[in-house]
Amino acid sequence: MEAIRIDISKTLNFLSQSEIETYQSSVSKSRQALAQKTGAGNDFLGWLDLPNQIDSAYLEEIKQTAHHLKSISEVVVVVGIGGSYLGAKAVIDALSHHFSHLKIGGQTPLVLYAGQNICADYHADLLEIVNEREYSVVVISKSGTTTEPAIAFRLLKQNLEERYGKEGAKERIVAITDPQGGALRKMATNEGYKTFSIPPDVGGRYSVLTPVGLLPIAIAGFDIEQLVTGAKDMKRLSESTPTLQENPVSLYAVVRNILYKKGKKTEILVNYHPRLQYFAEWWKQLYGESEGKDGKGIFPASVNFTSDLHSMGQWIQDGERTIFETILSVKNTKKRIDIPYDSTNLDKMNYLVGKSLQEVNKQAELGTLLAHVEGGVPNVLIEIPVINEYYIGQLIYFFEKACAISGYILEVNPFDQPGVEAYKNNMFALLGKEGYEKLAEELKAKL
Ligand SMILES: O=P(O)(O)OC[C@H]1O[C@H](O)[C@H](O)[C@@H](O)[C@@H]1O
Repeated sequence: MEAIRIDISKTLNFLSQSEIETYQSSVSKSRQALAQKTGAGNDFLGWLDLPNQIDSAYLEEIKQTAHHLKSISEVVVVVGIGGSYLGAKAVIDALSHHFSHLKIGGQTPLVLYAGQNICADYHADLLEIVNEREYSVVVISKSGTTTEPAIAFRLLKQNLEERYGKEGAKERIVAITDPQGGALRKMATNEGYKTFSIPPDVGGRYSVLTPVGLLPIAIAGFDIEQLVTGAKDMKRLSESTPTLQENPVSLYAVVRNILYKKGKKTEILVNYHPRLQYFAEWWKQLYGESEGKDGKGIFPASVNFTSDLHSMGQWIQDGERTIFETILSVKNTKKRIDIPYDSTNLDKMNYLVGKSLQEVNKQAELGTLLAHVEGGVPNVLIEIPVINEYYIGQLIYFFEKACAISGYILEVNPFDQPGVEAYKNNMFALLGKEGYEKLAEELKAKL
């Protein structure tokens, strides 16, 4: 089976092969620290072996649960935030029909999301929609104490119980959380919900290959076995090629660190396919929370081309030269559509007749790449043969492993996120949570 490929040739105006070579020992050390679990955050390395640990019996249990929810639901609401929803949404969006919500007679339930914001209108609209349909809820929280999903789940749980009764609601709720701790585990045990556990040594942003991602993806009708196989193959590839230049994972980690040191402080993940928009959101959490600390870290951004070429294109071409781009370059689309002939040719598009849309999109990609490199923006290319479960699985493991290596090169702990607590503490204090009285006073004095 083919593998996703990295092409760094369009960064070589900005860095040299010999510079890359100087990172060989740092990469070897990082890889060793990961393999031997001796580096910072070594109690959060469970994701490294996940693809090999997931056996078919476990996948079967997930599929059975998915089947049950599918059989009783037109809509399944996935409640979660951050790593407890982005992986599922990234994969489901990447694989779904673009207009699945309007498909008539679809076999699989529509997956919707809640608890990823605290917007009243969003949740009121969601309740309105689910009340017109048969629905179920998958509530996901590693800690089991995160405010946003807890509020959304409270709303949905009450709604389900009013509608289906306590017993009926129980059949429609699955909880995915810590095996022992946290409020959600306690509630699930008390209420008798079906549960799956998130391994304690797998952090939220690395958890897409646990039930956190796998259950919603299976509910949406996708092949979770292929997803895991793709990850497994990328794991093997990343481990079997120690030479930096031949190892796509290490090479990506190194190139982005070199560019960062040369003042390229923002990395923009580029796609030319709307189905990849949320893949970039998943990637942003992965890299943002892993590297943005101790006053360091590349700022992970994303754009959707060609749409954003008509808005952000100007900045990227001519703005401050502190950026580099990483393109998710898709070789083939699943479907083909050709540009039709028009006898009037008023739009002057007849020169494209017979060309496929993918060919046009590809030339847009190439033209943009050349223009941006010319404009002083290094471009890393990550080529994906086609968007399917298998290659998305490869891509997930590729970015996870590269992120860990990159974080170690940067000398940060890529597995914690202490900075996220600051807003939470302020929010709790402002909302009057017990124990936050002193902070509340301090904050109010500043307002
Ligand atoms: O799964 P949970 O414990 O609810 O956490 C959900 C998310 O929120 C936190 O604040 C963290 O910053 C994220 O890393 C995490 O993925």
